[in-house]
Amino acid sequence: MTLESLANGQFLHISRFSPESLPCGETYKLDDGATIELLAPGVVQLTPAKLAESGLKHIVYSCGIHGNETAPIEICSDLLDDLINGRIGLKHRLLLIFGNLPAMNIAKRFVEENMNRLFSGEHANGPSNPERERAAQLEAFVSAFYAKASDEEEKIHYDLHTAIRESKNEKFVVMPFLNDGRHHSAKQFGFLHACGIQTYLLSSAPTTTFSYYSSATHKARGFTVELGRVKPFGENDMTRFEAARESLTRLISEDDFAPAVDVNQLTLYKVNQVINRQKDDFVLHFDDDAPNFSDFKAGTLLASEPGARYEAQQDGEAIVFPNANVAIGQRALLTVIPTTLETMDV
Ligand SMILES: O=C(O)CCC(=O)N[C@@H](CCC(=O)O)C(=O)O
Ligand SMILES: [Zn+2]
Repeated sequence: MTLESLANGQFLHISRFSPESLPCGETYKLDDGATIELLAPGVVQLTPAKLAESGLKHIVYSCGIHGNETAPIEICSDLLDDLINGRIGLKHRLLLIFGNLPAMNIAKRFVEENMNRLFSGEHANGPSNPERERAAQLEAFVSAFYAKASDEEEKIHYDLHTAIRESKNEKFVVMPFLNDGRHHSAKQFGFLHACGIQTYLLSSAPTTTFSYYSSATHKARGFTVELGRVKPFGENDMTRFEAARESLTRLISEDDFAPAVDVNQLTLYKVNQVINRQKDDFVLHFDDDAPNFSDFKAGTLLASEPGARYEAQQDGEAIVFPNANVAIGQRALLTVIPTTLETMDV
């Protein structure tokens, strides 16, 4: 298989529809001398020929961890085309992941199980299925990728998603809980703001998401990046993703793309409640079409199930990712409240 035959969306197409025909393990050279290695269906690793003078970054872009979140998949596939066709050069190491290929093929969030609840080893805590196997495989690729970074070099992971429902803040970031002495990074706020993102949600506890895995296990700057709304392939208004596309491109192709932002100008929330569905009869008590970040008065009943009532605890407490149909034991709703940051790392 030639490099050209992987361009113009073909790497993703072959990965989705005839993964067995991919020459996994094969390495190709790009025009600027960079190499691209096919690690597995939907996973490529790119290594620059000439390393950035300001310091090599080790960057993971993942998309399609949920199969129906297509805009990030289209952005990443176009980015790969730009690299293969020589429209952009590469200055940093890049691991590019198209996550749940079978779920993309049925236009669903997942086939058997939500892959974004299976990281940090959670994939091993239950009977095997394709999503558990893929989560384990992706962890192994990320581990091997970051193993080549020295202590001073930046490790970054943007796990790109789109949200199921409308949102009062169209683009937002879930920032994993930091329990290792690190603070949130001013440089990362600058980059994410350049992606067009105004709203940031600071997690209050560990999770089993992909971005938390990279952050907690590898001390990467890892984030779940919500860029817009779920739509079928081909139906995204790509003009709404232009800032993200441009920033993701510049980060890998410039020596040190480091836009700044005044964090006081951003909208910051912290997670106040993580409400997990415990029973079959779990009910949300607001409109089905209430957008993310709709806020409520203290005492408002937000959700209930036999034996439990979940209320807003503060005026202005807002809902994010409500979904009554998640598997028992999984997160059905987050509530968030406004916050500020006292301390930041560079
Ligand atoms: O819109 C929704 O309900 C879900 C969108 C989505 O997939 N969000 C991620 C967030 C992960 C995190 O909390 O870091 C997810 O639920 O997996
Ligand atoms: Zn998602």
